[in-house]
Amino acid sequence: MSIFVDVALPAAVRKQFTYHVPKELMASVQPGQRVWIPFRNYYAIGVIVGVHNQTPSFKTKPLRKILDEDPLLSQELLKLTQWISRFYYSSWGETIQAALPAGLNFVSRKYLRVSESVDDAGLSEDQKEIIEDLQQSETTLNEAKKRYKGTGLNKVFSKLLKKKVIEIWEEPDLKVTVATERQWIWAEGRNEESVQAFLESDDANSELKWIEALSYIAERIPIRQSDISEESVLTSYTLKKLRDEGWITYQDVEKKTEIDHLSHEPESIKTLNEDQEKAFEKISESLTKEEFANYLLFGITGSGKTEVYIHALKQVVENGKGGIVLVPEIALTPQTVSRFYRIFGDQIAVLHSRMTNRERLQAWKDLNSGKKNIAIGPRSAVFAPVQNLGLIILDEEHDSSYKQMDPAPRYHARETAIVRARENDAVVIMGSATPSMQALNMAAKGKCEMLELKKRHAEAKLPEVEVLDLKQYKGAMRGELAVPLFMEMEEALEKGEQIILLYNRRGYASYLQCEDCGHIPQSPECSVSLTYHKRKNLLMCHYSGYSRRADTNCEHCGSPNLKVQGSGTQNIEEQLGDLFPEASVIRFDRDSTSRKGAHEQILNTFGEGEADILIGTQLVAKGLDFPNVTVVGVIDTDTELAFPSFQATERMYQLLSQVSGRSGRGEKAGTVFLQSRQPENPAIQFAKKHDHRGFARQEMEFRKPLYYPPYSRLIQFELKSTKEQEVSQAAHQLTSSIGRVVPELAVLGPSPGAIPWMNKKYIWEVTLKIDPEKGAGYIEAVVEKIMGVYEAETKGRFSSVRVNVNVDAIQ
Ligand SMILES: Nc1ncnc2c1ncn2[C@@H]1O[C@H](COP(=O)(O)OP(=O)(O)OP(=O)(O)O)[C@@H](O)[C@H]1O
Ligand SMILES: [Zn+2]
Repeated sequence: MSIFVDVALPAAVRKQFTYHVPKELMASVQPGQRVWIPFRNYYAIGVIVGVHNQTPSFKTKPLRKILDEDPLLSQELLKLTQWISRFYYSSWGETIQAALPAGLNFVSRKYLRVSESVDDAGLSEDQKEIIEDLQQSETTLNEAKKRYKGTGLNKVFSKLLKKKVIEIWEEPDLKVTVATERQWIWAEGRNEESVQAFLESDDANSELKWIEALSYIAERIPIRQSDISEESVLTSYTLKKLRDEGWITYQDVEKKTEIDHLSHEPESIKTLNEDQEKAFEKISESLTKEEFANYLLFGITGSGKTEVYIHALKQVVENGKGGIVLVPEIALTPQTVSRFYRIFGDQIAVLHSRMTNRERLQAWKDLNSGKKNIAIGPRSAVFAPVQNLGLIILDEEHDSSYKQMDPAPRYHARETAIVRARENDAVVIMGSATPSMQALNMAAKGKCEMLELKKRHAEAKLPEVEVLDLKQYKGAMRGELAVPLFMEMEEALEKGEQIILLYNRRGYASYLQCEDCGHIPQSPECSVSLTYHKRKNLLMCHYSGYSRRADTNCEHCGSPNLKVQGSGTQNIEEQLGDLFPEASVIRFDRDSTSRKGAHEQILNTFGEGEADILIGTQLVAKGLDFPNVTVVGVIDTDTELAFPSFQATERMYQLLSQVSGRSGRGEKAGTVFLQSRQPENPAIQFAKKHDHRGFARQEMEFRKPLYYPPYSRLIQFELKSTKEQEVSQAAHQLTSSIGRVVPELAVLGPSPGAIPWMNKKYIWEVTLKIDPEKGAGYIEAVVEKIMGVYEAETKGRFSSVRVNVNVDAIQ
């Protein structure tokens, strides 16, 4: 009997390829293993997604090699990635690729080997040297190129390649190494006493740097390279000298991870207060039953949701199971991690984008092997290979970073978490102070159970929120700060309290606003504001495709004072320096945190009270817990409103609630100032009253008649091309294809993208509204049919146009 395997490749093709298994490999094939297969004229790496004995109708090739002894992907994760590939209309292979850490991905390397038929006799000395080099150790093409570059051997090397004396051989890259660093230790026969004796002898000239270094290192040895501070006498020069003099040497040791220096005090777990206990008991019941359950933990900012998560996780690990904690990427600060680390210590593996591939791979392996059983990370941690999964927590469930936009798979971590939990009889906790419309809708329909925390812990109260109408303070500004905010800041600084300022500038959402009445031009066809395009001086709506020349006068009050909004946090930081010369200000945004460890440093500085004012983009809004912060100011509330989507108000409302929530978390009462030119805006008014329910009610009433999510699900087709004409024609064609396949469904567009020209490509969009109750099978079938009809009708006419499908592009 023959055995066949279906293999998924990390490419955009939504199809698997079948190979037969040679006899000698039959006993070892398993789904989830990576394999090396002949593909087109070459070889490729893929993952086995199925093993069977149904002979296909075509002639199969044999698979060449199995790359993993044990499957990399469990059945459970294979199934999950398959579901994603159907629901989000991606290829299974690219979904698997997204689920694996980069180090275990589909990478191959080009190695060199010397041809077997090489004849020593005809070779020059140089040629022989290179060949000996290559025979001695395994060398990749890149390594060799680097080695010979700029040397006399470079030409010789190229010639050998050309003559095929040296052959290039591609192999899958399976090298998996742990990150190491140097640890300095005594050289053979040396120790502290011998150093003492030497230092006291006449040979030791204490003026010399390296002698000073010797006495310094003697007290610290063994010492890791990463523990040597930059100011110390241990420089690369002195270390080398000490080595040359035979005092010290080094060994390679496994690098410490970022979290190794956090403190671990499991007994410091907090006793839950009454409300928390109530919520926890519910969750605990489901955990005990080991049945799927989905909870929406709706708790105001500072109510202690994190404590509830910790207790739930504790129960899970005590029962020998594992858990995943998902947090928005920007909330994955050392502060968040350390709260979990304190209780769970080494059981935790952290996964985040600032890690190197190696670090991520290490974390992945620790989870896969069961050495660690809790994963904390952003969106992609939903794929963490946690063994025996019992709980998935989604903190800040409403956060938009849970949706992957580009590239495929364009999955949403919330939906994925729910599917994964269901498969594992695990529990989901979605936590938020400002639950999404999706989550509230789930609760309304009984698809999840809502648990509420309505009070802050102990005596802490929600802060007073004051809305400052910038139109009224025109003559009473200190820089960008209206006088009341400025005065409150002065007072707080005097009392030694701290301040957080938010200035959220979204790069591309530039917009026009009237300085006199606050009006922002709106699209006449959709309920979104118009984006200002500077290059063409146009106002555009990316939903309907509507556009017009930018106004010169306010269409509302006629004022000529229209301002293009958008300046940066850096300007404001400088301004603050002038306004509060005594205060120390630090900036927290993507620029200031790009360096590794910068995140941690900034927050530590602020947490330890070494800075008084923290100014930043939305990075400052999420998850930070500093009890000494009593003033929070939002410098320009209106930036969010201009975001070109019906979700703009929701986003703004969430951001305002989140950032307001940073104030008054400790014993001292807090205040919040929202500066706006539209103080009457309902989102601002609801935020002022901390009234999420009121806000949600209004938002739902607005969405329902328009058949927007959660009353529908939006499938967005994004068309891209370098050719402007083609892409717009293709978009119209696709719209009519959709009309033919599902004439009963509503379609938005076609229209140019929110950013109509990006990376030198023109973008158009067509959006389909489907019934939100429909599942993966329906979505896959409908989209497949639409794409089929589109392709048949266009017959390759728009070959430059690429169509991306984005399910749940907007929620
Ligand atoms: N039961 C408790 N005992 C002692 N302290 C608590 C308790 N619950 C919460 N706290 C403290 O109250 C503060 C706020 O709690 P936490 O950060 O968990 O709230 P949260 O709901 O996650 O907040 P946010 O949504 O605003 O980020 C923290 O400093 C926390 O340590
Ligand atoms: Zn106006």
